[in-house]
Amino acid sequence: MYIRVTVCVRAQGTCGSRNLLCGVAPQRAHCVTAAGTLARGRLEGRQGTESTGVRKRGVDGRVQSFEEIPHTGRSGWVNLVKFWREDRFRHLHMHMEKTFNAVGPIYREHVGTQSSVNIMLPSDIAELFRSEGLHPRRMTLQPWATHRESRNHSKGVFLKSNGEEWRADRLILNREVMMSTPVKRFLPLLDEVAMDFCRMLQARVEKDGRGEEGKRSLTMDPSPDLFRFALEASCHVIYGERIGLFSSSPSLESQKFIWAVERMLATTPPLLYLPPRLLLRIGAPLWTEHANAWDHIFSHAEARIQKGYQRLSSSKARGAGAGAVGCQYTGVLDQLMEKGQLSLDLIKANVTELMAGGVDTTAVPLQFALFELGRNKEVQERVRQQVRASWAQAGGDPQKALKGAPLLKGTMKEILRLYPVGTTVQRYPIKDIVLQNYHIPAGTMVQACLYPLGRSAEVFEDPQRFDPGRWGSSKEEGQRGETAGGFRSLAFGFGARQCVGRRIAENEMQLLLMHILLSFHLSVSSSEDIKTTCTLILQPETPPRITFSKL
Ligand code: HEM
Repeated sequence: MYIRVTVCVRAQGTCGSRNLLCGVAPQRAHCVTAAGTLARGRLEGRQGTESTGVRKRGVDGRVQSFEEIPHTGRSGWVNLVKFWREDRFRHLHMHMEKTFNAVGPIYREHVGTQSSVNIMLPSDIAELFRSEGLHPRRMTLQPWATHRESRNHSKGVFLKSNGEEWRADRLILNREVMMSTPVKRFLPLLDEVAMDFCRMLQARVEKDGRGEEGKRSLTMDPSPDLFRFALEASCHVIYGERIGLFSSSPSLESQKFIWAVERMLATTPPLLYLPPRLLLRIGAPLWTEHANAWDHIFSHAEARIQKGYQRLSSSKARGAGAGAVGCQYTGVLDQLMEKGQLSLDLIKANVTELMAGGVDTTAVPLQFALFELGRNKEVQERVRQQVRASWAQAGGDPQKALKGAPLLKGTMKEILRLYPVGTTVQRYPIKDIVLQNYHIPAGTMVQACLYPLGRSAEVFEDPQRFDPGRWGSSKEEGQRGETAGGFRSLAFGFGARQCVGRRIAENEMQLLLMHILLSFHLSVSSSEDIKTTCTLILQPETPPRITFSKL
């Protein structure tokens, strides 16, 4: 997952032309009753929505104007104050869900300097992605890049390039992290880390757990260990390096890196809504903390790149490739450096992004997964049975094992449906489009809101049920029809700009779950829903405690 604040390409679209009819099909809006948090009267621009929840076409069947889209208040500044006063940043996902419930499947929101159109139905999201263009700037946090540099704060690399250049670079990167060949090569590295994690956990349960020897149970908050797992796995795949985080005294440097990513994520949301001038005044301490966190992330990557450089030089001197010592795969960084298709600055920027984007994003869904499997014992048993059979057949080959246990993939898809790490995917359409019969000018920021989408009864049957089988994950369990419609599983985004760490994340999370299910029975003391909070990524307000019982 990554934060992206991009500058849009404004293409001259012909207003509401080609797509006039796409998206005008009447959609059932969500209950438009007084039950929503937003009182009816407080929302403006709602012509076209009846109390029955069925959206009418505009007067005379015309496409309605942008201004007619329901919105949550005209003044961005008033909204910003409300957001702060009501602590809405931390509950943005629920605020979105409530707003959709109150006004139907599209609304506008203006908060501080940010303005967006929010949508949640797969048909609208499909239309949005059909009109996405390539973003002209590639690095994150653009609004602060200049500010950052002007304060001489940055050790980072902020690169600008046009859409085509960005696309070409991204395709080179994809070849090292998204295609099946590199995945096959880095999977054993992830598997090694997942197995070590389970050994560490087994030793801990044996030492600190209760019950008779060999059958002990331990109840704990696994979140710190999951963060270490994610960092250890990322370092192994990206730098080809084990950093020893499962030892009893992990290095201070690694702890600092985890801290830096956590602070970078936590300080981003409030900064997103402030203009640079205000940032300098009221946001200065926040900004300093944010910039320091980034600096630490950049330094971490810089140190690894130096090492990679030395490795490459010495293997060149020996006449060998750096990315593979003998047949051994030594990580994404070495591959990129050895192939030399990207400039060193681009390699730096990319590995920094991969490292920053690769820790919390996998550690947090794993917390939710352990919790959901713990409170859904039957599901847990079904997944375990499939995993056991597949593992027995795979003869130690992790790729085969995952292939034979599609419920693992279904489990993670289900987790990301209910708890999407990034609650929105944003696009700036490069031509005018029509969504829900409203005209959306090119260049508007449109957000696909994943949390309300994943929990919508219009989109998913019995959406509150945790059901990995709904994704058609096995011949026996699948085929329930929910795989038919697209644009429902969007946790990794979509298209050219989708999550570049997707294959690393999917495999890393599934492998860890696989080894945990082979070794432990999971349970939780309370099956009450977890309260969630949004600090750029969606996470539990309090990490759930899980009981690990040795099998
Ligand atoms: C469950 C885990 C993860 C989720 C749900 C997730 C989700 C996302 C999403 C939604 C995006 C934006 C995609 C779009 O706009 O279409 C994204 C981008 C990105 N993610 Fe992930 N991510 C995850 C794990 C990772 C990992 C493990 C890494 C690195 C190893 C990573 C690195 C990135 C980077 C670098 C981008 C920016 C890509 C670009 O704009 O070119 N993510 N991710």
